[in-house]
Amino acid sequence: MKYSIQTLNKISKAGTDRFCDAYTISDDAKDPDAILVRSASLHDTSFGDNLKAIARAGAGVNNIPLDRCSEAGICVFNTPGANANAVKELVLTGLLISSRKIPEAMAWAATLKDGETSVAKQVEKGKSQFAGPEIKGKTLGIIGLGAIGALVANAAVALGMKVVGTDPFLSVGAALRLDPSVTVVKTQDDVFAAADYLTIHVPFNKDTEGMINAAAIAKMKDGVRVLNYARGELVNDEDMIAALESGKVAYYCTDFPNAKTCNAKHIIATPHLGASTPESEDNCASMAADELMAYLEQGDIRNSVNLPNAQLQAVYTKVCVIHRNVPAMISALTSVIGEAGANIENMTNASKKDYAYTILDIDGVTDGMIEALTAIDGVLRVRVIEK
Ligand SMILES: NC(=O)C1=CN([C@@H]2O[C@H](COP(=O)(O)OP(=O)(O)OC[C@H]3O[C@@H](n4cnc5c(N)ncnc54)[C@H](O)[C@@H]3O)[C@@H](O)[C@H]2O)C=CC1
Ligand SMILES: O=C(O)C(=O)COP(=O)(O)O
Repeated sequence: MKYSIQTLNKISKAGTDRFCDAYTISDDAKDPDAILVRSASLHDTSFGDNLKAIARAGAGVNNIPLDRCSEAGICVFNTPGANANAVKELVLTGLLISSRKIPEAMAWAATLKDGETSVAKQVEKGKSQFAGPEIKGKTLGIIGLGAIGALVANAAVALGMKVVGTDPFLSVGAALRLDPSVTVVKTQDDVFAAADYLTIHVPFNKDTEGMINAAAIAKMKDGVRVLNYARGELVNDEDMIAALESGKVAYYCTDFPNAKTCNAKHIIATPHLGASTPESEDNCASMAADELMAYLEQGDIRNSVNLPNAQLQAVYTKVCVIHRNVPAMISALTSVIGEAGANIENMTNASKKDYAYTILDIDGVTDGMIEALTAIDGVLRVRVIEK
């Protein structure tokens, strides 16, 4: 069996090298089995019938039409945590350079020339305008304590900061990864009130869009520094620019500049560099490649964002069914197989929100059986994987 992978964006060789000879990898593949992507938007892309999976080499999946993929039985993966350290390091950079006014100080230093007064003398005379506070002893507020938020929290503690964070979906595992001195509070408002520095690490979706707006900013301390290495859409640009103009927000660090914000006062903008390190590019691409191979070759799912995790060791033929998470689906599937006179040697089923996935190990698969499974109301896709 040959598989075709279409790469969008530049994908690290560490990832593409993992695919064996059974795969062709190209950026202009026609009707691929899978797509490997970073931040390219797929919202206006139409998907061929052959497309089985999309792997996002990275964390955020807001560039992928998840509902459309689920309905078409396309499994979408991401690579949890694989670029978290890279983002953490850029957040720490933003924290320090916004505190110490480094961008303005560097820009000013670059303008100096020896004249009546030497550069060295101008430096000593002019430096006081760039004095800025230390972060030690100050409070960092964190919205979102997932892979990145937790690393940022622990690093900030190590730098002597007090850390207050919130995450309505904080898992036990994520909580255990936090340094014990991190204070987890119930609401964003508690974080806004406490933070000298505020950093957001949540996905962009309809619940988080524009979460940092005038109302939120009003609850923050005067002179707060806000860091956004998550997504531009989480912050209301007009409200942030007004807060920077008034001085309510002292600095806004963003990895997502746009036409409105890129030249605004007291903005420290980077061009979406959070994950742009060789280490994280390798990690993400390798993890994404492994996820795709396991799914295409074995039907096994690890780290899908729209379907549940599920794996099955099979002896005979694997029949992998993506279906709606509604009553009587399993009995409908097993009836068809039983009526065809075939035996189910082993099976697994799992669900995630509205969708479910069943892997069956069947002795005696026939074309008629697969047609009948595909025709069941609520079945979105059936795939046969020969041993
Ligand atoms: N600048 C860059 O290059 C990068 C940006 N990102 C962005 O950072 C985001 C977070 O990445 P990870 O930490 O790896 O993801 P993650 O999934 O490990 O963590 C996200 C956390 O946000 C929490 N959350 C969701 N809604 C929330 C809300 N309303 N309030 C508080 N917490 C909420 C979740 O429970 C989860 O713990 C990504 O979705 C992506 O948008 C990620 C990697 C690189
Ligand atoms: O992983 C994420 O969510 C990112 O934003 C990283 O994006 P990139 O892969 O650098 O285009």
